[in-house]
Amino acid sequence: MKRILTAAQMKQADRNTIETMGVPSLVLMERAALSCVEELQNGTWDTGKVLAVCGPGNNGGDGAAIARILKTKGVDAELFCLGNPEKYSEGMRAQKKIAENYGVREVKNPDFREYTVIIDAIFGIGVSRPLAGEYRRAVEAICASGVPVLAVDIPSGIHTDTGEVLDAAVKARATVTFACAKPGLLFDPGKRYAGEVLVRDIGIGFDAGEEETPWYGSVEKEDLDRFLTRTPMGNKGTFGKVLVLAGSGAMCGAAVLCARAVLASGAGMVKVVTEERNRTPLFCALPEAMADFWKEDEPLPEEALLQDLAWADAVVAGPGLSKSRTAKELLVFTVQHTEVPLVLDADALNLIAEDAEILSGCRAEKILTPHVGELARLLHMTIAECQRDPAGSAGRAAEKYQACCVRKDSVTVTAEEGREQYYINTSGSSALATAGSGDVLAGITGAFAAKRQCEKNEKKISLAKTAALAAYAHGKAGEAAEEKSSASYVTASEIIRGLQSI
Ligand SMILES: NC(=O)C1=CN([C@@H]2O[C@H](COP(=O)(O)OP(=O)(O)OC[C@H]3O[C@@H](n4cnc5c(N)ncnc54)[C@H](O)[C@@H]3O)[C@@H](O)[C@H]2O)[C@@H](O)CC1
Ligand SMILES: [K+]
Repeated sequence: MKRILTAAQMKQADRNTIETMGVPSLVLMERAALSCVEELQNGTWDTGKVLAVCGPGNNGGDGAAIARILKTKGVDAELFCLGNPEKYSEGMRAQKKIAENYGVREVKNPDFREYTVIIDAIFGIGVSRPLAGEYRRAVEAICASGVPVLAVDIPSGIHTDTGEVLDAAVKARATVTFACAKPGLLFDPGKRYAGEVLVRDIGIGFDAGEEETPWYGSVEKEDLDRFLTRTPMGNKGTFGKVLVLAGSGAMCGAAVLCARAVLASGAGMVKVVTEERNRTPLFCALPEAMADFWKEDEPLPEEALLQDLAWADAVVAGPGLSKSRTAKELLVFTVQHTEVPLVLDADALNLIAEDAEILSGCRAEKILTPHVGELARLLHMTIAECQRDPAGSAGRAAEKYQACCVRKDSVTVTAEEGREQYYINTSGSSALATAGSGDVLAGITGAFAAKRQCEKNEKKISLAKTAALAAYAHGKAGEAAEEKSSASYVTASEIIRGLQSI
C-alpha cells in the first residue's frame, strides 16, 4: 500500500522533517535535486544542453540546484528564472546564489528550442492559482518547443490535489516527485501531463498523520499477492462461494462474463440466477456454473433464492439484469434477504437510482460499482460534475447509499463510507474500455468480497480495500491482455484470461 499526499499533507511532512527532525531544508532540496539529476543521467535523456526554468518558490530552488549539480558533472546547464527576485523563497534565493557561485549561466530570454532537455521547476506543490503573465507565457513556450521536459515534483500548472489544469500546464515526459505521489499526478488530466511518475525518497521523516483527511492511498501488487494467498488446507467451499444475479432474456453474455470472472479470480464456486431463456447458452458457455432461473412476469422462485442467498459468501447483482418488473422484484428480494457482502452493478444501480427505497432495510455490507454515467444518475448530478471531482463524487455516493463506492473511469477511485478515505487505482489503460469489462470487474469484486468473507477476523481487510484490490486486479488483467495485442483489440473475455498473467 502506498500513501498519496495532498499539498497540505506534504507541506506538513516537509515542515515536520525540517522543524521536528532537524533536517535542514537545503539538505532536502539537495536530495530532491540529486534524484532528478540521477533520472536525467540514466541514459534515456539527451543532456547536451539543459535549461532549468525556475519559479520563485522552493520548486525553483530545486531547479537551480539541478542546474548547478549538472554543471559540476560537465553538462551545459543554464538557468531561466521567473518572478520578482524580492519575492523569492529563502530556498530559491540560496540556491540561485550557489548556482551563480558555481558559474551557472542565467539566461534572460531563451529560445526553448535550442535545448535538449527542459527542467520544469516553475511551481510545485505551492501552486495556488491559475497561471498568468510571464509564467503562462513560459509554460506555453515550453509546450510549443517540443523539447522533452522533466517536471520537478509536479508539472507546473497542475493542481496538486485534483489534477486540474490551472489555465495552462507543462506537459512532461517524466515527473520526479518527492516522498509520495500526489493525487494530481494520478487523476486526469494531471496524469496525462505528468508522463512517467517517479517517486523518489528524499529523507522525509513523515508522519503526515494517518488520521488526517482526506486520506489517499493506492494498493500495489504485493497487497494483491498477499490477499490472494490460498491456504493449502482449503477447499472449493472455503475459497468463497459467489451468487451472481445477472442476465435477462436479451443479455446472457453479461451473466457469463461476470460468473467466469468470479471463477478466474479465485472463488471456489459460482451460482448464477438468470432468466429462463439463458439456460442453454449459460451451461454451454460455462459448464463450471450452477444455476437457478426466473421467468419474466411469473412469481420469483423464492424458496430456491433463499437457499442460494444462505449458501453464498457474497452476492453480485446487476450485470445485464434489465430493469423489467420481475428484475426489480428480484433485486428487492435479494437486498432484503442478503446478509453477506452485496456487489451492486449496472442495472441494479440504475434501478436504485430511480428508486432509492430499494435499499431500505438492507443489512448487508454493500459495494457499488458505477461508471461515471451511473454515478451521475445515482447522485442526480451531471456527468461533468462527477468527472470534475473524482474522489468527492465517489465519497458522496458512499455516504448517500451507506456503501463503499468504486467509481469507474479512466482513473478508478474507491471511496469508503463514513470517512474521507480514497483508494486511487494505478493499474489499467484504455484497453479496459470495452463491452463487458464492467461485468468482469463486478465478478472479480464478488470473488474478492467472498474470499474476504471467508477470512478469519484478524486477517480481514476493509471492504473498501477489498474493492480497491479488485479494481487493481482488473486493471492489471487489462494490461496483460493489451501486451498480447494492443489496447484496441482487447475484449472482456481477454481481460478474464489476463487475470492468469497478473
Ligand atoms: N524544504 C522544502 O520545503 C522542500 C521543498 N521542495 C520543493 O519545493 C516545492 C514547494 O515549494 P513552495 O512551497 O515554495 O512552492 P512552489 O515552489 O510550488 O511555489 C510557491 C510560490 O509560487 C507562488 N505562486 C503560486 N502559484 C502562483 C501562480 N499561479 N502565479 C504566480 N505565483 C504563484 C507562491 O506565492 C509562492 O511564492 C515542492 O514542490 C518541491 O519541489 C523540495 O525541495 C523538498 C524540500
Ligand atoms: K514543477
